[in-house]
Amino acid sequence: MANKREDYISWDEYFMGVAILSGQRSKDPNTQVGCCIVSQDNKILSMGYNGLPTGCSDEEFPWNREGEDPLETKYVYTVHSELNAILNYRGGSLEGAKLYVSLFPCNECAKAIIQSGIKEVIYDCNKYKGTPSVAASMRMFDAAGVKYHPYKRTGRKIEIEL
Ligand SMILES: Nc1nc(=O)n([C@H]2C[C@H](O)[C@@H](COP(=O)(O)O)O2)cc1CO
Ligand SMILES: [Zn+2]
Repeated sequence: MANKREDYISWDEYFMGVAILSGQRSKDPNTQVGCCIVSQDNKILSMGYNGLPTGCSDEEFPWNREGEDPLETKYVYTVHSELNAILNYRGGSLEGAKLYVSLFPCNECAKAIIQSGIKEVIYDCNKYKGTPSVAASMRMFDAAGVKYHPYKRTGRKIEIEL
């Protein structure tokens, strides 16, 4: 009798992998973020990446980080991966869900995460640690009882030929 395959990916590797793969759809030249929302019983409910709202052309809107005119920067237009994943969900309630994201959520997404009933955030990178945005997210998560912890990288490399 054959034994079970042993080198399958873990739930955490699976969901963070899906989040990171989703981020590969991003047109942002500087930071690509991906997100995967999962039910308490490990079913994928939604995914998202950072990008422009529907109808706003990736070719016509700016991708600049800086500029005298804020209207010529990406910041006023982009939808963050976490908010996109929340808004992409068409199935009803996200109460009790877990959110995997490749970058720690900003304060605006933290509000949406809390208000949608998500109870756990697993993040990979936290390159904006120490900024007011991240501090505000942590304060709100703590107050609202949303758990957050870093994803523990396993070092597993997965090559996919597409
Ligand atoms: N958690 C996040 N999710 C996101 O989707 N983003 C998006 C917004 C921008 O498109 C990009 C950040 O651009 P930059 O400032 O690193 O060049 O990533 C940013 C953060 C950070 O708070
Ligand atoms: Zn955000």
